Amino acid sequence: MQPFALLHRDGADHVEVLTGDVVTVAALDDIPLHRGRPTLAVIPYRQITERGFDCVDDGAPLECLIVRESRREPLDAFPPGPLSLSGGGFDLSDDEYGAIVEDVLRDEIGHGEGANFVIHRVYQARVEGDPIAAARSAFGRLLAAEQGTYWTFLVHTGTRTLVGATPERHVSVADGITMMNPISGTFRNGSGRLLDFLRDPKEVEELYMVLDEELKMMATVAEHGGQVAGPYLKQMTHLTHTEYLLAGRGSLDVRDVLRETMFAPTVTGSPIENACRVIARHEQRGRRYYAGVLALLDHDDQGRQSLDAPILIRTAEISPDGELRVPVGATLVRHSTAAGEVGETHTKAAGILAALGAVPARPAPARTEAESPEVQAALAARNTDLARFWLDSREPGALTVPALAGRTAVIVDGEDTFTAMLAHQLRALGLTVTVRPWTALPHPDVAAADLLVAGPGPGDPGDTHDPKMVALRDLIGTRLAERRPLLAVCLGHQILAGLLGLALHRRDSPYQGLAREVDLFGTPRRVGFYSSFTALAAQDELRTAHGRVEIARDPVDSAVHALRGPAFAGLQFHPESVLSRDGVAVLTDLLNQLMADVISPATNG
Ligand SMILES: C=C(O[C@@H]1C=C(C(=O)O)C=C[C@H]1O)C(=O)O
Ligand SMILES: NC(=O)CC[C@H](N)C(=O)O
Repeated sequence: MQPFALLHRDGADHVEVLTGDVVTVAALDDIPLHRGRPTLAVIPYRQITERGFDCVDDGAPLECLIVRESRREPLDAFPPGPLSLSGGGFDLSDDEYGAIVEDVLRDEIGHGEGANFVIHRVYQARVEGDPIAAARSAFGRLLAAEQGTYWTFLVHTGTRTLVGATPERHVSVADGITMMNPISGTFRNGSGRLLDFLRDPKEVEELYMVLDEELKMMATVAEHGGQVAGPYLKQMTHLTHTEYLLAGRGSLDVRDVLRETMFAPTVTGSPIENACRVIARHEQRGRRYYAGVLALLDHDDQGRQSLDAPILIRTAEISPDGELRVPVGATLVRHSTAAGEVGETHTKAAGILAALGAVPARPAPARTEAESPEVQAALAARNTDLARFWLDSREPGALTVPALAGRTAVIVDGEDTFTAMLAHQLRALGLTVTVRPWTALPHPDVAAADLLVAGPGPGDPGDTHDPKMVALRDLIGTRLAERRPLLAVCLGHQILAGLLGLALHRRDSPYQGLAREVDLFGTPRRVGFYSSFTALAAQDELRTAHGRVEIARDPVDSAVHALRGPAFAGLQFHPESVLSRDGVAVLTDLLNQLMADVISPATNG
């Protein structure tokens, strides 16, 4: 069978039928992109190794359909067809999957390895008869039955066939605007009140966490980072999700946009690099196309590149000999339970499995509740305490702090691209900012910078064998000794606190993806935490070899939320997080104090 693709994109009244030639390439950079010939790339999860991230390599190829002909067909040209499956079941039983959930909660989230992780399992069955005919039948069924999809599609590359109905845009580029679409929170239609789901802290926090992680990606691919719109409901036939939309201006090659955003936190976790290790550690098998993307690369009328890339979830892969796989996962967060996440995988698989005839179909959702004023108010309330920095647009220079203008800052990345968001904030305050990975240490830029920022990152700050902790301790220790301006955030702050003689403690209940108001040296501030460890202090003040240190600590458990000394400050929370309503105010105050006496080598000649 010749390669072809059937695409029904969000809101269209037709199906695009693409035919052409398939080439297999090794890397995203090799994806062909000729004017007048769009390319549909089928990008497997293993491409994440292009970012240097871990994965269990299953060798799934990156195939590209170079489109020779494209035509439109009406929706009714694809009626639901007959389909027969046999021998269906999950590769991991509910108990096995539940055990992995518990391991990840205890050993990873509980130990500071990250905030959220997606673990998958695979529904496997056999299709009777011709696999492509079966895929066409499934496509027609999905087209008829599934609502709220971003793409409903069938791609046949000459060997493998993928058919699915995915709710989620990974990334798109059109008219110079890059967009991402974090979707998280899952409600099984008919399983209770939508309003209760919208107010459930686990579901609320889960969406914020993926919002933060996609803002990190937008901070890398868009000139001024991403601006947040939403939240909205994503109503599908069997379930309802919540989502945000992120948009920003960018001019990168679309293949670079794809590489920098591999892959969405909604299907991996955060921080992303460590999430890939956690996934490899606990899944112990490849993901093939699950969590990868389809990517339609093209040019617009003015010759600018365009990209439309949905995430490969809610998708069946059918092999030439009729083996069918439907991978599905759930986002594990600190409030997760094994039973809850097992249930969520069944709910998510239901749309595609019902279309395949493997589970009973459900009636469409009742729209009335979704449109009620209470539901709309519950959604709007989600933004009340978020950082306006990421929600509003503003004039250039609106936030500039005179004491910072023209000064330089180097942010050392401890393997969490929250640093890219921090860089945008510090630039907005007037600093000239460079970000360096911890692996580049020691680096001459660091010593020269007016301000050094030691960034966040996964791991145990007290680990004396971890090369990253050793390098960060050395970096921070040197800066302290030089008595030059230093801001330390989260992991950086923990290491700073350790060097100042404070004890480090692993929390019984992690503070991963948690927003709260804290007293910061006499001012109440609402800020977001992503930590499992914390420093502890018995007093509000400390005399150290590096001078007098003031401590903002919790009245209940003595956790150190922040500290400041003569030329340094440490923040346990993330001022750059969308959860930190007062993040920019905190940075403005602290940096004003820290930098007030600095004479910049740049301005001083
Ligand atoms: C991981 C999947 O879906 C993602 C995870 C969601 C969640 O955990 O709530 C919701 C939508 C998707 O972004 C999947 O379908 O396999
Ligand atoms: N975000 C961070 O820097 C986290 C620091 C540390 N890994 C913790 O979990 O406490």
